[in-house]
Amino acid sequence: MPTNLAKESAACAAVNEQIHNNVRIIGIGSGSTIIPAVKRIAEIVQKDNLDLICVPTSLQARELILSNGLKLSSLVEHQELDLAIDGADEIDEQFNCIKGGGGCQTQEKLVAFCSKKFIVVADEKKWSKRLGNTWTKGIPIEVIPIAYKITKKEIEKQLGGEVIVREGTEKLGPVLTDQGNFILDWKFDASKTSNWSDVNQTLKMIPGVVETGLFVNMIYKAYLGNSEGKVEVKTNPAISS
Ligand SMILES: O=C[C@H](O)[C@H](O)[C@H](O)COP(=O)(O)O
Repeated sequence: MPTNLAKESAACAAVNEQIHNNVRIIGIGSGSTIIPAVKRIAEIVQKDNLDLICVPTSLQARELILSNGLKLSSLVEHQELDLAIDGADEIDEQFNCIKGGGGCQTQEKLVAFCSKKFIVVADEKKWSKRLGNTWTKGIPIEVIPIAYKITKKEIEKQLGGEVIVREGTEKLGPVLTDQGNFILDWKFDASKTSNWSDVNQTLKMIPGVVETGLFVNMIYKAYLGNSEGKVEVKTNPAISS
Protein backbone atom coordinates (compact mmCIF):
# COMPACT_ATOMS: atom_id res chain seq x y z
CA MET A 1 0.00 0.00 0.00
CA PRO A 2 1.44 3.42 -0.95
CA THR A 3 0.67 5.02 2.44
CA ASN A 4 2.45 2.21 4.25
CA LEU A 5 5.49 2.59 2.02
CA ALA A 6 5.55 6.32 2.79
CA LYS A 7 5.38 5.70 6.54
CA GLU A 8 7.84 2.82 6.50
CA SER A 9 10.39 4.72 4.45
CA ALA A 10 10.22 7.75 6.74
CA ALA A 11 10.49 5.55 9.84
CA CYS A 12 13.47 3.55 8.54
CA ALA A 13 15.35 6.61 7.25
CA ALA A 14 15.00 8.31 10.64
CA VAL A 15 16.11 5.28 12.60
CA ASN A 16 19.04 4.54 10.27
CA GLU A 17 20.28 8.09 10.68
CA GLN A 18 19.59 8.63 14.38
CA ILE A 19 20.25 5.32 16.15
CA HIS A 20 23.90 4.80 17.02
CA ASN A 21 26.22 4.16 19.97
CA ASN A 22 25.73 7.61 21.52
CA VAL A 23 21.99 7.18 21.85
CA ARG A 24 21.47 5.31 25.12
CA ILE A 25 17.92 6.28 26.11
CA ILE A 26 15.17 6.81 23.57
CA GLY A 27 11.52 7.84 23.77
CA ILE A 28 9.18 5.71 21.71
CA GLY A 29 6.09 7.43 20.29
CA SER A 30 2.66 6.07 19.43
CA GLY A 31 0.59 5.51 16.31
CA SER A 32 0.99 3.55 13.10
CA THR A 33 4.20 5.12 11.73
CA ILE A 34 6.10 4.26 14.89
CA ILE A 35 5.50 0.52 14.32
CA PRO A 36 8.08 0.12 11.48
CA ALA A 37 10.40 2.51 13.36
CA VAL A 38 10.50 0.25 16.43
CA LYS A 39 10.98 -2.80 14.24
CA ARG A 40 14.00 -1.13 12.61
CA ILE A 41 15.36 0.00 15.99
CA ALA A 42 15.21 -3.61 17.20
CA GLU A 43 17.11 -4.80 14.11
CA ILE A 44 19.89 -2.24 14.64
CA VAL A 45 20.09 -2.93 18.39
CA GLN A 46 20.54 -6.62 17.66
CA LYS A 47 22.96 -6.18 14.75
CA ASP A 48 25.20 -3.66 16.54
CA ASN A 49 24.70 -5.11 20.02
CA LEU A 50 23.55 -1.75 21.39
CA ASP A 51 22.51 -1.20 24.99
CA LEU A 52 19.42 0.91 24.34
CA ILE A 53 16.79 1.80 26.93
CA CYS A 54 13.30 2.65 25.63
CA VAL A 55 10.76 4.93 27.33
CA PRO A 56 7.18 4.52 26.02
CA THR A 57 4.58 7.24 25.40
CA SER A 58 1.53 4.96 25.73
CA LEU A 59 0.39 1.43 26.46
CA GLN A 60 0.69 0.78 22.71
CA ALA A 61 4.33 1.92 22.73
CA ARG A 62 5.03 -0.20 25.81
CA GLU A 63 3.72 -3.30 24.02
CA LEU A 64 5.71 -2.44 20.90
CA ILE A 65 8.92 -2.16 22.92
CA LEU A 66 8.30 -5.49 24.63
CA SER A 67 7.16 -7.38 21.55
CA ASN A 68 10.29 -6.24 19.66
CA GLY A 69 12.52 -7.50 22.46
CA LEU A 70 13.74 -4.03 23.49
CA LYS A 71 14.60 -2.81 26.99
CA LEU A 72 11.64 -1.07 28.66
CA SER A 73 11.94 1.74 31.19
CA SER A 74 9.93 4.84 32.15
CA LEU A 75 10.17 8.52 33.02
CA VAL A 76 10.27 7.52 36.68
CA GLU A 77 13.72 5.96 36.11
CA HIS A 78 14.93 8.32 33.35
CA GLN A 79 14.10 12.01 32.96
CA GLU A 80 16.85 12.81 30.43
CA LEU A 81 16.49 11.12 27.07
CA ASP A 82 18.91 11.36 24.16
CA LEU A 83 16.20 11.20 21.52
CA ALA A 84 12.46 10.77 21.08
CA ILE A 85 10.92 9.48 17.86
CA ASP A 86 7.21 9.82 17.17
CA GLY A 87 4.52 10.22 14.52
CA ALA A 88 2.44 13.37 13.93
CA ASP A 89 -0.99 14.25 12.58
CA GLU A 90 0.09 17.48 10.89
CA ILE A 91 3.32 19.49 10.82
CA ASP A 92 3.53 23.11 9.69
CA GLU A 93 6.41 24.99 8.09
CA GLN A 94 7.37 26.48 11.47
CA PHE A 95 7.81 22.94 12.84
CA ASN A 96 4.71 23.13 15.06
CA CYS A 97 2.66 19.98 15.02
CA ILE A 98 -0.63 18.47 16.06
CA LYS A 99 -0.50 15.11 17.82
CA GLY A 100 -3.01 12.98 19.67
CA GLY A 101 -5.10 11.56 16.84
CA GLY A 102 -4.77 8.31 18.78
CA GLY A 103 -5.22 10.03 22.15
CA CYS A 104 -1.60 9.73 23.36
CA GLN A 105 -0.52 13.39 23.37
CA THR A 106 0.04 13.81 27.11
CA GLN A 107 2.73 11.17 27.56
CA GLU A 108 4.10 11.99 24.10
CA LYS A 109 4.64 15.62 25.08
CA LEU A 110 6.26 14.66 28.38
CA VAL A 111 8.67 12.33 26.63
CA ALA A 112 9.46 14.88 23.89
CA PHE A 113 10.04 17.54 26.56
CA CYS A 114 12.56 15.28 28.34
CA SER A 115 14.48 14.50 25.13
CA LYS A 116 17.52 16.31 23.78
CA LYS A 117 16.15 15.81 20.27
CA PHE A 118 12.57 15.22 19.17
CA ILE A 119 12.11 13.83 15.67
CA VAL A 120 8.92 12.95 13.84
CA VAL A 121 8.26 10.40 11.12
CA ALA A 122 5.28 10.76 8.81
CA ASP A 123 3.75 10.49 5.38
CA GLU A 124 4.68 13.64 3.43
CA LYS A 125 0.96 14.51 3.26
CA LYS A 126 1.16 15.50 6.93
CA TRP A 127 3.40 18.50 6.08
CA SER A 128 1.37 21.64 5.48
CA LYS A 129 1.59 25.40 5.24
CA ARG A 130 -0.65 25.97 8.27
CA LEU A 131 -2.04 23.71 10.94
CA GLY A 132 -5.63 22.79 10.21
CA ASN A 133 -5.14 22.63 6.43
CA THR A 134 -4.90 18.84 6.26
CA TRP A 135 -5.79 17.67 9.80
CA THR A 136 -9.42 18.68 10.14
CA LYS A 137 -10.37 16.64 13.21
CA GLY A 138 -9.22 19.40 15.55
CA ILE A 139 -6.61 19.71 18.27
CA PRO A 140 -6.84 16.92 20.84
CA ILE A 141 -6.98 18.17 24.43
CA GLU A 142 -6.91 15.82 27.41
CA VAL A 143 -9.14 16.94 30.27
CA ILE A 144 -10.07 15.43 33.61
CA PRO A 145 -13.50 13.79 33.31
CA ILE A 146 -15.35 15.97 35.82
CA ALA A 147 -14.23 19.12 33.95
CA TYR A 148 -15.25 18.23 30.42
CA LYS A 149 -18.30 20.48 30.20
CA ILE A 150 -16.51 23.44 31.80
CA THR A 151 -13.43 23.07 29.60
CA LYS A 152 -15.52 22.65 26.45
CA LYS A 153 -17.52 25.81 27.22
CA GLU A 154 -14.43 27.80 28.18
CA ILE A 155 -12.41 26.83 25.08
CA GLU A 156 -15.29 27.83 22.80
CA LYS A 157 -15.74 31.11 24.73
CA GLN A 158 -12.05 32.07 24.70
CA LEU A 159 -10.92 30.71 21.34
CA GLY A 160 -14.07 30.21 19.25
CA GLY A 161 -14.55 27.18 17.03
CA GLU A 162 -16.25 24.02 18.23
CA VAL A 163 -15.24 21.47 20.81
CA ILE A 164 -16.29 17.84 20.37
CA VAL A 165 -16.05 15.26 23.15
CA ARG A 166 -14.27 12.30 21.57
CA GLU A 167 -16.43 9.18 21.68
CA GLY A 168 -15.61 5.52 21.17
CA THR A 169 -16.61 3.48 18.15
CA GLU A 170 -16.81 0.11 19.89
CA LYS A 171 -17.99 1.57 23.22
CA LEU A 172 -20.68 4.09 24.02
CA GLY A 173 -19.59 7.33 25.63
CA PRO A 174 -16.28 9.22 25.86
CA VAL A 175 -12.92 7.67 24.95
CA LEU A 176 -10.65 7.26 27.99
CA THR A 177 -6.94 8.06 27.69
CA ASP A 178 -4.15 5.91 29.16
CA GLN A 179 -4.47 8.20 32.20
CA GLY A 180 -8.25 7.62 32.49
CA ASN A 181 -9.17 11.10 31.26
CA PHE A 182 -11.44 12.39 28.45
CA ILE A 183 -10.37 13.92 25.14
CA LEU A 184 -11.85 17.04 23.58
CA ASP A 185 -11.19 17.76 19.92
CA TRP A 186 -11.14 21.50 19.33
CA LYS A 187 -12.09 22.39 15.76
CA PHE A 188 -10.65 25.79 15.02
CA ASP A 189 -10.79 28.16 12.07
CA ALA A 190 -7.48 27.45 10.32
CA SER A 191 -7.49 30.77 8.48
CA LYS A 192 -7.78 32.79 11.73
CA THR A 193 -5.41 30.91 14.00
CA SER A 194 -1.63 31.07 13.76
CA ASN A 195 0.02 32.06 17.04
CA TRP A 196 0.20 28.53 18.37
CA SER A 197 2.28 29.44 21.37
CA ASP A 198 -0.45 31.82 22.60
CA VAL A 199 -3.18 29.32 21.79
CA ASN A 200 -1.37 26.62 23.73
CA GLN A 201 -0.87 28.96 26.72
CA THR A 202 -4.55 29.89 26.70
CA LEU A 203 -5.62 26.25 26.62
CA LYS A 204 -3.21 25.29 29.41
CA MET A 205 -4.54 28.08 31.64
CA ILE A 206 -8.06 26.60 31.62
CA PRO A 207 -8.60 24.58 34.81
CA GLY A 208 -9.24 20.91 34.06
CA VAL A 209 -6.98 20.82 30.98
CA VAL A 210 -4.25 18.21 31.45
CA GLU A 211 -2.37 18.58 28.16
CA THR A 212 -2.85 19.63 24.56
CA GLY A 213 -1.85 17.98 21.29
CA LEU A 214 -0.17 21.20 20.15
CA PHE A 215 3.60 20.76 20.04
CA VAL A 216 4.94 24.26 19.53
CA ASN A 217 8.35 24.37 17.84
CA MET A 218 9.58 21.19 19.55
CA ILE A 219 10.58 19.24 16.44
CA TYR A 220 14.25 18.99 15.56
CA LYS A 221 13.83 16.99 12.35
CA ALA A 222 10.85 15.74 10.36
CA TYR A 223 11.32 12.68 8.14
CA LEU A 224 8.64 12.69 5.46
CA GLY A 225 8.12 9.69 3.20
CA ASN A 226 6.24 9.60 -0.10
CA SER A 227 4.30 6.88 -1.89
CA GLU A 228 7.40 5.92 -3.91
CA GLY A 229 9.49 5.39 -0.80
CA LYS A 230 11.52 8.60 -1.12
CA VAL A 231 12.21 10.51 2.09
CA GLU A 232 12.67 14.22 2.57
CA VAL A 233 14.29 15.40 5.79
CA LYS A 234 13.30 18.84 7.08
CA THR A 235 15.53 20.34 9.77
CA ASN A 236 14.26 23.02 12.13
CA PRO A 237 16.66 25.98 11.92
CA ALA A 238 15.49 27.18 15.36
CA ILE A 239 16.79 24.03 17.10
CA SER A 240 20.50 23.26 17.02
CA SER A 241 21.69 19.64 16.85
O1 LIG B 1 -2.07 9.86 19.68
C1 LIG B 1 -1.44 9.49 18.71
C2 LIG B 1 -0.17 10.05 18.28
O2 LIG B 1 -0.01 11.41 18.51
C3 LIG B 1 0.31 9.63 16.89
O3 LIG B 1 1.70 9.77 16.89
C4 LIG B 1 -0.29 10.47 15.76
O4 LIG B 1 -1.69 10.38 15.81
C5 LIG B 1 0.22 10.00 14.38
O5 LIG B 1 -0.18 8.69 14.16
P1 LIG B 1 0.13 7.89 12.81
O6 LIG B 1 1.57 7.59 12.79
O7 LIG B 1 -0.73 6.66 12.93
O8 LIG B 1 -0.31 8.76 11.68
